Amino acid sequence: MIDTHKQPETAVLVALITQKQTADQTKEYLDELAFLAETSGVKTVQSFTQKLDRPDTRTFVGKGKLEEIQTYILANPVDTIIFDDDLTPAQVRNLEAEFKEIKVLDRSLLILNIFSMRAQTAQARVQVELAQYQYLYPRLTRMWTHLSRQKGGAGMRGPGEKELETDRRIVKDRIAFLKEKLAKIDKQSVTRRKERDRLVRVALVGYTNVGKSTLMRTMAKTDVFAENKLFATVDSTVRKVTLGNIPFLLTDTVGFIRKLPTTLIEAFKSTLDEVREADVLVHVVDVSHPLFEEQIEVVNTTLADIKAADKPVVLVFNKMDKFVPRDEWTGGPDMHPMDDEFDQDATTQAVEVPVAIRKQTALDYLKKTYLTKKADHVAFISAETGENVGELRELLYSLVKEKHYQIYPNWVNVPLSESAEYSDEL
Ligand SMILES: Nc1nc2c(ncn2[C@@H]2O[C@H](COP(=O)(O)OP(=O)(O)OP(=O)(O)O)[C@@H](O)[C@H]2O)c(=O)[nH]1
Ligand SMILES: [Mg+2]
Repeated sequence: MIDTHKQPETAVLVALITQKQTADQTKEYLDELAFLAETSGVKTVQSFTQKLDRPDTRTFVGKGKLEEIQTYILANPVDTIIFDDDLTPAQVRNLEAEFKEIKVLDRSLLILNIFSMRAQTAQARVQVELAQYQYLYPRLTRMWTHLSRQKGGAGMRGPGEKELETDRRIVKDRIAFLKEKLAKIDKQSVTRRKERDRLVRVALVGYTNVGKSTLMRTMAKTDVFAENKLFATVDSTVRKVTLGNIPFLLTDTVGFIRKLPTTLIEAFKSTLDEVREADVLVHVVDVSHPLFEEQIEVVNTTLADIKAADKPVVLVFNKMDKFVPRDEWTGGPDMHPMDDEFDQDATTQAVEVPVAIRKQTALDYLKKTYLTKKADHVAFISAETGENVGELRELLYSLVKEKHYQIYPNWVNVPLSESAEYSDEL
């Protein structure tokens, strides 16, 4: 009988609590890992954590925890076990032996899978495939069969030494082939970029799911794919936008994430060239995310990794419609300029500070903090509702205008307010 109501794939997640990674952080990371799993169509049914200073070299977690997971898996329908950190080849081998019928994945492989689902252009597809093979090459065990094949039936063992040798050779050839193909595509995109070299270039960067594509859509009045999933955008999209009468190029690009596989960064080098070659970076932040500060750090580190850290940055705090000021930004819940007077009246109750004042205090605090932390400009917007997007547009206009005049000193300016705004697909 054919089962037409196939249950969604299920997974258990495993992460460590270490000295550098507190229990709270681990919880957030697991939420992110569950979101990654969901994005690739896998439902999380249980999470396991263990306090360890570093992963167990054999099986990532210790023996006791492994038994606990095993017990759960035997009692519940579980297809996949996903580890929050990269597994070494030895750990993959041991875990596959331990969990036999269960797929063993790690965060990087999950991210690679999502990228491969999302890649649209030939270039992105080749880049992802190359990254997948490079990641799997040293881990050529059963893990790599998940890449293209459905798992086999009961009693399946890892490939024998001889098959492994053959597989290695096949993968190595494939890597060489993909590298060559990518070099050819890269050459074409360099030529394409050169052709549009004479316009100012602005790139949207930021953590995944912060609203880059939504902002692109609002700014460029164009239809760019955005949704509440991780890595909705894998290919970069370039639009020619005209503000006032100054045309410039706006690029929406792939989001960053904590622990992005290095092979992926390498493979996406040419996509990331859009960022590297930009004149101005618009770093979009989801200010409603509990870990947005850490996300800013992850993005800054990745920008430094790809050698794009030395550009003027507009830090855009997005999703202001969901902004909730934290006490640490406002000086506490009961800080109030009128407190003294209330004390004189012998009233000791905490005084509610109006939300609008708390919000403003929080924004002033964030602005001051981040302007001293190397952002050149700070803006607070909601890309979805359009709140303050006009101001951001004006800010960008003044930045772009300055650069544009360096290229075209004789350009005739038309004030922003007197001109139509439009964008072209390239
Ligand atoms: N509430 C609220 N949601 C927003 C805002 N901007 C974007 N979103 C939502 O956030 C989700 C992610 O938006 P995207 O524009 O796809 O984010 P992205 O940064 O392009 O994401 P990736 O391409 O996955 O890296 C979508 O569900 C948007 O509707 C905003 O200002 N407010
Ligand atoms: Mg996007």
